[in-house]
Amino acid sequence: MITTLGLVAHDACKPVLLDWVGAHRERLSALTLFATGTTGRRLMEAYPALAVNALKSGPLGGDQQLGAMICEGRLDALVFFTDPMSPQPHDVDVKALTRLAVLYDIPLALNRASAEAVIRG
Ligand SMILES: O=C(CO)COP(=O)(O)O
Repeated sequence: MITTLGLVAHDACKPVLLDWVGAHRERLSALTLFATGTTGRRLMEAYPALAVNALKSGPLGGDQQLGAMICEGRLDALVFFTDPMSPQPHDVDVKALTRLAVLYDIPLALNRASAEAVIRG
């Protein structure tokens, strides 16, 4: 059962994540939400009623903070809309985060279609 969810999007994908969260905000409001810094701030601006715990910005360690939560069994699932078209300066952090999600076998949604499957599941 998913009670704690991580939300992350690269800049080009933030509009898609905002839209997805908006479409599911009632369901998501029942979960404890963690997000990397800029993603979290954008979500809270768009949906002030939604409680989002914003960590550091991804390139400044936020991805690693989420990875640590996964290792510690404190994150049940991760929605991470990665940008397949742009290189990321912190690509090693991105890879480390997705690797830990795979290693610890938590649901990992890298695009909207898979996020739909996670939220419906
Ligand atoms: O870069 C990110 C994930 O790798 C996202 O970080 P922000 O939410 O701070 O933009």
